Amino acid sequence: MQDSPCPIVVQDLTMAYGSNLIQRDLNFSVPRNAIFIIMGGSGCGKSTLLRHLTGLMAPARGRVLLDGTDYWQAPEDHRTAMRRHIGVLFQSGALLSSLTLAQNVALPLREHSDLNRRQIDELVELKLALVGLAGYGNFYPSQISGGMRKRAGLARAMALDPQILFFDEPSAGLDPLSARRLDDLILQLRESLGATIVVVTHELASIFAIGSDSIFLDPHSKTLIAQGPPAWLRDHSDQPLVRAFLTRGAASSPPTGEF
Ligand SMILES: Nc1ncnc2c1ncn2[C@@H]1O[C@H](COP(=O)(O)OP(=O)(O)OP(=O)(O)O)[C@@H](O)[C@H]1O
Repeated sequence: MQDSPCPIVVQDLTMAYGSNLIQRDLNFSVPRNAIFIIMGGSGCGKSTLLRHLTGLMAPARGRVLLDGTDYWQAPEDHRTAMRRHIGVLFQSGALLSSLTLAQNVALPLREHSDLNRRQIDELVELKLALVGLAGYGNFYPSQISGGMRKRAGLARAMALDPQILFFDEPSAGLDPLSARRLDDLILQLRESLGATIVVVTHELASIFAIGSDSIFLDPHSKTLIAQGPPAWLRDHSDQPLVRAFLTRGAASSPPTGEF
């Protein structure tokens, strides 16, 4: 799983819910160790794309290659193995409220590893420490702040040491300071784990703070209209909509309703 320079390659991907076309003909690669941002206005299909990249939804057309293997053409046992190399932090954080943080983080280890109880406990402690939650293992999700819940969700997403981490709107619902801390944590994890990270977000501060590469999905033409480092796109994209998005409308004003 460590060989290809781009752990995710998307080729001619068309996404649809039944006859409802969401995006078509997407082509892009996510370089190893990138923090890759998926951008675009509301409803353009960012979360839907994330579902395709994480094996939750099959393409209407085209391919998603994970470390060179066409995910949807692979046999089921191979797909299961591929999914173990992926960690996902959903928008809601998706912690189980009836379990403590430690039990939440232990879940994937119980389900997908042969580790014994003591080994799992040790790993859980390590993962919680990695996200700044050492000592909070016995707390329930309702007893901690929103930012801490996100970090606990992140510890769970990292439980199986994934090589690729996906985040859906990580800073949604966080105050600016907690959002900034989460950005710092994402940067730190990229360094310490050598992971490749894919983030759906429209928080401009986050996009510029952490994004090394990005794509922009257009809801009108229903395809990808820009790709590159976010700051470069802000300053050089030939797409007014992309420059406007990345400058909160200061660079040029797209027609009303574009977003
Ligand atoms: N399960 C589903 N069944 C049918 N249509 C869906 C489903 N999920 C999303 N859609 C539709 O697909 C389109 C894209 O949705 P998606 O959530 O991927 O967009 P998004 O860019 O992530 O939006 P936002 O920024 O508002 O979260 C929307 O029009 C949405 O209504």
